[in-house]
Amino acid sequence: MKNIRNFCIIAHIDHGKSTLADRLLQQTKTISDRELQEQTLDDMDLERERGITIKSHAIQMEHEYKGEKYILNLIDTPGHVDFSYEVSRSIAACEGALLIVDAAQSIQAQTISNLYLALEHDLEIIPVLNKIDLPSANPEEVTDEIVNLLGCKPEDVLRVSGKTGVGVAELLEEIIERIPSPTGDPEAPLQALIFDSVFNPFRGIEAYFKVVNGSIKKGQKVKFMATNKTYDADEIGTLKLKQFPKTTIQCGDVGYIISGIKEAKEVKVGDTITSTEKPALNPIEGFEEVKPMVYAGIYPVDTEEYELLRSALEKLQLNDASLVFEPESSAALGFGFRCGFLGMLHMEIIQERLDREFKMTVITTVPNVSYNAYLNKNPDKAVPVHNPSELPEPTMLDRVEEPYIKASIITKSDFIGSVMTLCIEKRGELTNQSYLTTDRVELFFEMPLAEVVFDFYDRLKTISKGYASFDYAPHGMKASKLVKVDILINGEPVDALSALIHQDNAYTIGKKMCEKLKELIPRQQFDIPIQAAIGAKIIARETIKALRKDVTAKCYGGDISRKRKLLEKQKEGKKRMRQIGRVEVPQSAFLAVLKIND
Ligand SMILES: Nc1nc2c(ncn2[C@@H]2O[C@H](COP(=O)(O)OP(=O)(O)OP(=O)(O)O)[C@@H](O)[C@H]2O)c(=O)[nH]1
Repeated sequence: MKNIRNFCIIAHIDHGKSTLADRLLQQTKTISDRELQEQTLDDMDLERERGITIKSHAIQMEHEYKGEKYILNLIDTPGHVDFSYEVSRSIAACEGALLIVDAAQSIQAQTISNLYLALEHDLEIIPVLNKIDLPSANPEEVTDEIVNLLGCKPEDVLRVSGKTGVGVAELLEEIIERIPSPTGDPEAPLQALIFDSVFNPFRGIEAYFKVVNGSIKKGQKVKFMATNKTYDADEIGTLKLKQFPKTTIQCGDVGYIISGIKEAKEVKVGDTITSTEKPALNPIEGFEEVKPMVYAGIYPVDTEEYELLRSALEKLQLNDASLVFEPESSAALGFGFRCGFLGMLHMEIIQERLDREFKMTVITTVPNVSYNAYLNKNPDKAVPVHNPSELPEPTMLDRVEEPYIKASIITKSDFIGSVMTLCIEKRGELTNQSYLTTDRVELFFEMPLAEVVFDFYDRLKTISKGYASFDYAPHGMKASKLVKVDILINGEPVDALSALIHQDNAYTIGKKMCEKLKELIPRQQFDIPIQAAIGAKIIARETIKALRKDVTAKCYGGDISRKRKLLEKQKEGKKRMRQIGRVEVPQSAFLAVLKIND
């Protein structure tokens, strides 16, 4: 056990975690140069295409140092704020963390928040200055900033380049020198913490764990403590680029288990595996339950695929413990699920993964945050509202509370003015500001979450020319003057388009919604009125003019197979369309509210 090191790599997005991980794999000869590609560990196509890490990835390396062999378990983590839950789980399996800072960009918002996550778990932090090969790198100044943040010595900050490989060999030595080996009692009853899992269509569920106490052996009977179910450990092993089956995984090490579990529900990330023969008395303290920040409905395009969608979501949940969902039904869309996400990028990724990994085409409805409604008859009891259409009638309402966040924005002092203007427009209040250096400042705001989830981040990047980073944490609920704006298409209210909007903005947003929908809904054979309403009062209206086009008209008197082909083609084109009354509404229209400022 004394020769095991478990560590993760944490950083702000794009500071070079995955690239540095590649270099470590190469240096330790865990993978051959032939196997190496950019972002080797990011094995999802989606990750490679977007160049971002979505999932944490665990991999085992071996390294010889001063004549001894060491096992290094590395976990690469995502940098985007929407996936910080992945980071917090990975941290629980580690004793140390490499805190990567881009030498040109310096400390950014998620550098700080991920550092705090690591410190909360008492991890040994190794600060690493990356990208020192860049001409724009500013190693001296950034080292000073790191020293200020961590209270370490300047010589503790390592300098590397994930691109050229400079400093990587020294980094490996420092990992062994500075990160403590895992603690735990090899003789105690088995306790292994599950920190991730994945569904494999051929082999069932694979769970990834860290052995905290005792050891696990192939073939042994094990119990998952949360569900109290027992299984045979059919296969256990360690994770290299592929899985390496083993007969024992010792205390402190990280590995996987395959035990023929088919039901996604039976494995919970954060659960403890123990042995049935000599069971542990208590599970290891798991992870905090995630609290979704944004909710949206997900509906199958084809109503008959409801059950398939459920099973796809269950399998995704295995691999993404931050996804939550429950069944809901909508008058407009039929049966589907109300899903909770950590942010808009997370929502987008889930929709893409459903499409790619499960071939499910789905309609996503307007995202919203979760509100607390208080009724007149019982003004002390909060009724959670995850869906605007569930908001009780205004006459029955005492008040509505919405979630607030504490936001931290790091930017150059030149942009303070425009950042402030944006935040105030978004109903934010400046609570504090502090200078990191003479021209970099950290601003703290309290803001309604609802204002942040939509286009805030994009606008922040635009106004600061990319020189602003943003991080947030929940900050309780506050009463707000919110009204429900409904949308009627062709006279029919479409519940999936309702939104809760601050009273002062309701008219403008209602109007913009109608205009945007007019743009997004294709013209059809008849006039379609689009209206926005608060209660019974119509506040805006647009009309989509009729179009007289019959796709089969061209083959008048023509051959039937051609006509069929055209109709087939038209059907294809209907993907991600939903029939609302007589009107066909495309997916983009359900997200119109997000685009009203485009
Ligand atoms: N010049 C230079 N570029 C680098 C270096 N390390 C990484 N990069 C580049 O920086 C970009 C981001 O690198 P990634 O490794 O994908 O960053 P990441 O931190 O893993 O990103 P997320 O996982 O999405 O947070 C890529 O374009 C890399 O090629 C380096 O040492 N020098």
